[in-house]
Amino acid sequence: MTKIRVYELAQELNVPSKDLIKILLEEFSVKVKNHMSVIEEEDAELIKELIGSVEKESEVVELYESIENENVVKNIKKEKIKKTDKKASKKSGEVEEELLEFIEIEGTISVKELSDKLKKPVTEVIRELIFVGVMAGINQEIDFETAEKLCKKFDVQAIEKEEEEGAVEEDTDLEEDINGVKRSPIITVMGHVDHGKTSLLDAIKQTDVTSTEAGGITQHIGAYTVKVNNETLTFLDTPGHEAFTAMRARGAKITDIVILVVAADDGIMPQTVEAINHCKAAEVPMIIAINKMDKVGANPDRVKQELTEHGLVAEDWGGDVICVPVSAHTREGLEQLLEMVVLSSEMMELKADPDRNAKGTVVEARLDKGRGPVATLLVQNGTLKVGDSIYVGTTYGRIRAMFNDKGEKIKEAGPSMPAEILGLSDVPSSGERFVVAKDEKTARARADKKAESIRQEKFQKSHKVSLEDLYSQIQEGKVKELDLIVKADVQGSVEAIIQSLEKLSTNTVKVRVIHGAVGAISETDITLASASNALIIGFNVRPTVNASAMAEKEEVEIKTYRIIYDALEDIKSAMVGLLDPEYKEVVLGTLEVRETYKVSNVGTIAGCYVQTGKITRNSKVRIIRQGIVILDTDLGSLKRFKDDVKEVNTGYECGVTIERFNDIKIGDLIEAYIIEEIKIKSL
Ligand SMILES: Nc1nc2c(ncn2[C@@H]2O[C@H](COP(=O)(O)OP(=O)(O)OP(=O)(O)O)[C@@H](O)[C@H]2O)c(=O)[nH]1
Repeated sequence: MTKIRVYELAQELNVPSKDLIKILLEEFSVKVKNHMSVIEEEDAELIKELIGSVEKESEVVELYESIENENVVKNIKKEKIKKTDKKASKKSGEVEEELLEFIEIEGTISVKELSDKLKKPVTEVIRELIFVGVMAGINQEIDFETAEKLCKKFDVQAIEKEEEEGAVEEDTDLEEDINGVKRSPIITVMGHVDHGKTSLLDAIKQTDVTSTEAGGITQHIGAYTVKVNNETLTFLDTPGHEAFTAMRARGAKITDIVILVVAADDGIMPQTVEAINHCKAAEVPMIIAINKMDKVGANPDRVKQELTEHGLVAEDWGGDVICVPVSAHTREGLEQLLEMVVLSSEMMELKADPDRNAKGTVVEARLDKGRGPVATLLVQNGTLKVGDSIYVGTTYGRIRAMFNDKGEKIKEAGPSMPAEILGLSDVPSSGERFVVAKDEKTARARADKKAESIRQEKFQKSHKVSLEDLYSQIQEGKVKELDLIVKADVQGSVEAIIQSLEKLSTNTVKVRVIHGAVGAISETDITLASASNALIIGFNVRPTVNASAMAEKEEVEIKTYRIIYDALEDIKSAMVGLLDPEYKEVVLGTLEVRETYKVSNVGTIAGCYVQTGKITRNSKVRIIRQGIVILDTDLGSLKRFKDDVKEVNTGYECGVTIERFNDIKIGDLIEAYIIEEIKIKSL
C-alpha cells in the first residue's frame, strides 16, 4: 500500500471523513488538515487494523466508544443510520434528505454560491451573516474565515480546498505529446544581413495560393502558415537568431527547424556563424538555403566548403546537412526547399494532442489603442478556443476574439497554429508561455502567483554559472559542461583560444566553446550566454555599453583578459576549486572622448563625458577604440575646468590625460577601473 488520502481511507472504512480526521488528530496524533490530506502508509495500516478489521456495526461503535469521543460516536451512529435509512427509502421510493457534513471552499465564495452549497435559502444565509458581523449582498464574495463561521452556524464544516495538484506543473510540460497526433513543424529563418531572409519568406508566402487569393492577404502577426501539398508549415515571421535566442532565454523552445539562408555569392559571414552556433546551442536542426543562385558569381560549392569549417557537411559531400540551392527572385529551388522541410519534419515525428487545453508561447504582443493588449500566440499543444481563460506570466484574461494570419475571425486554433488574441489584462512579453486555466479566477490566481514568485526570485538570485563558484557547482553535479563564448580582437586569437580552452576538459567537466568570433562583446552574445548558461571570455575586447548593462541584468559573467595564459589558468583553477584571486578588478565607469586639445608640455588632453559610473584620480584606464582595447595604462590627470578633482560622476564632463599616451582620439572610450584586494578563500 502506498500513501492514501483521508477521504479514500474514510471510504474504505465506511466512516465520514470528518470523523476520521478527528480520530486521526486526537487519537493518533496524525497531522491532517482536511479530507484531501495524505496519510502515511504506516499510520493508515495501523488505523485500518484497528478500525477496518471490525466488521459489525456494534463493534465499530464499541471501538469508537472505547476511544471515548462522544461526538464521534454520535456521528458514526448517525451515519450508519442514515445509510440504512437511505437504502430503505430508496426501496420505498421516498425522497431522501441529505445531511450535509462539510462543504469545500476554494479561496473566496459568493453569498449565492455559499447558500447553494449549504442548500439554504439566500435570505437565511444573509441573515446569519449579519449575526457574525458581516453585511453582504447576494453576489458579494466572502473570505474563507467568514464562510467558516457561517457554516458552523448551520452545523456544517467548511474545508478550505487546496490548490489542485497538477495545476502548476501545467506550465512546464511542453514536450512532444507522444499520445497525440501529427502536428505541423514550426520554422524560423536565419542568416547574415542582406542574404535574403525577408525575400525568401515573402517568396514562400506567395507559394501558398490561399494567401494570394482575394482578401486572403497575410497579415503581420508574427507567425503565419503556408500550405505545401496538403501539409501545413508554420513560419515564425521574426527572422534572425537574436529573436530566436531571446525567446530561448525565456525558456521558450518553439522552433522545430531552422532554414539558414546563405547568399551563394557571399558565402558564410559573421552572422551566419552566429546563427549556426545559436542553432547548435539550441539543438535545432538546420536546412541550408543557398540563396541568390540567379546571380552571376553564385558559388554553392564555396558555401558548402565554408560550411565544413563549421562542422556542417552537405549531404552530397557525404554529410547529413541538407543544402538546397534557391533563388528568392526567380523562385528556383523553392519547392524543393519546402519539400525538404516537410520531409525533415516527418522524420521528427512531431506530435500534439488537439483534445487538451491549449498551451504554448507568445510570439509577439503589443498594446492597440482601440483593442487593448493584442498578442500573437502559437499553440504548441491542445486547442485554444474563444472564451478560454488563460494566464501568461503575470498577465491573464479571457479570450474575447481570435484571428488567424489572414486576419479572419476564428473560433479555435489547434497545435502549431498561430492566433492573434484579444482579452488579456496586460501586454505579455514574447517568449512567455501561456496556459489555459479552468476559469478566469484560476487564471488570475496563477498570474498573481507568478508575480509573487518573480518577487521572490529577485531575492534568491537565479543560479547562473560563474567562475567563482564553478568548483562547488561541479561538485554538486550542477555543471557537467562548461559552455563558453569567446570574443577576441583578431581571428588568429579566437582559434588559438578555442583550441586551448577545449583542451582543459576533464573526465568530469567538458569545456565547450559554443561561439567564437572577432569583435566587441555584443548584446547578442549576452543573449546567447544567458540562454545557454555560458560564460563570456574576452581577449582585448570589451562589451558595448548596452551589452554591459544587459549582462548585469541577465547575470551573465564576462571575464576579460589580455593574455591567453591568464584565462587558461583562471578556468583551470576554477575547475579544481583553486580560484582564489587575491585581487579583483572593479570597473568604475566609462568615458567618451568628445574633444582633444594639444597642449605643449602637457600632451593631449581628452575632453570627456562620463557615460556610466565614475572615474577617480587613482583609476587605471583602458583605451578602447571600436570595441578593441588598444592600451591599458594609468591615468595622468583628472580635471574639471582648470581644477584637479578627485572624481567625476556620470553625466559630467572632464579633462583627462593618459600617462605616456598622446594619441587619444575623438570617439575613443576610456574604461576606468581599480584593482581591489579581496580576501583569500580558505580551501
Ligand atoms: N539576385 C537576387 N537578389 C536577392 C535574392 N534574395 C534577396 N535578394 C536581394 O538581396 C537584398 C537583401 O534581401 P533581404 O531579403 O532584404 O535580406 P535580409 O536577409 O532579409 O536582410 P535583413 O533583413 O536586412 O537582414 C535585397 O536587395 C534583395 O532584393 C535572390 O534570390 N536573388
